[in-house]
Amino acid sequence: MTFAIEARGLVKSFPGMEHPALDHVSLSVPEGGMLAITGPSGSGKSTALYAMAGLIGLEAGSVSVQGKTPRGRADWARLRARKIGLVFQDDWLLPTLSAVQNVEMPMIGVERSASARIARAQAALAEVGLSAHAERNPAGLSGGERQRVAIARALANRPAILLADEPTGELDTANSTRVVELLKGLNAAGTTVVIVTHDPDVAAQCGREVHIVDGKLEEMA
Ligand SMILES: Nc1ncnc2c1ncn2[C@@H]1O[C@H](COP(=O)(O)OP(=O)(O)OP(=O)(O)O)[C@@H](O)[C@H]1O
Repeated sequence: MTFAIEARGLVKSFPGMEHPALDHVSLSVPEGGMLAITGPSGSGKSTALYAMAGLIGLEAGSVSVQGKTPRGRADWARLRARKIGLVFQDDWLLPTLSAVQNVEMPMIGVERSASARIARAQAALAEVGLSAHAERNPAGLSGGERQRVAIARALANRPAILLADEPTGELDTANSTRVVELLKGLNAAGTTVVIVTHDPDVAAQCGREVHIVDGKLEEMA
């Protein structure tokens, strides 16, 4: 079976920590799965997610994406651009660009035609229900709207896999529900989704939950 993501024996330490941030973490996410990673603050959830996106160096272990194991930064960067969408707790939108320009950003270098980029950015904004706000700058959007623009940006290159780090962490209940519904809809349409979350209600809506404590991973029933 080919997994969307297969992490094997991941070990990562940071200076000054009593135990590794990731302590032999192995985790396979099937194509089309929806997984929540939960655990206490500082337990290693974000580190696990970043490792799955090839964003951090590891002391041991390996990560395969759709059966391929990228080697080195350039290999990972190419793979991320085409296969992986990333959403962070803070939206990291560029403040001087409009919503549609922000969504266009990851396509630069992937899609040569500017008109094709804009058309796809508009389509991604439509997918998150924000067509009407395409020309607004982030300062003119609510927190929930900004996070939906960040999700549209993550969808820009039509990734097979969406990795989201506390995507609802800064949102009120109504906006959190809307973002989770959006992620569930993307998953229902075939995207593999991995969400790091503190919120048990968000985790309960994912097909599967794993828990990390002190860098060690356990499967939840
Ligand atoms: N770049 C870094 N330099 C030093 N220590 C780090 C770094 N990144 C993470 N850590 C440490 O590694 C541990 C795991 O961090 P991580 O961000 O993965 O936890 P988390 O479970 O996502 O926490 P939270 O829920 O608070 O976001 C923490 O003790 C954190 O302080």
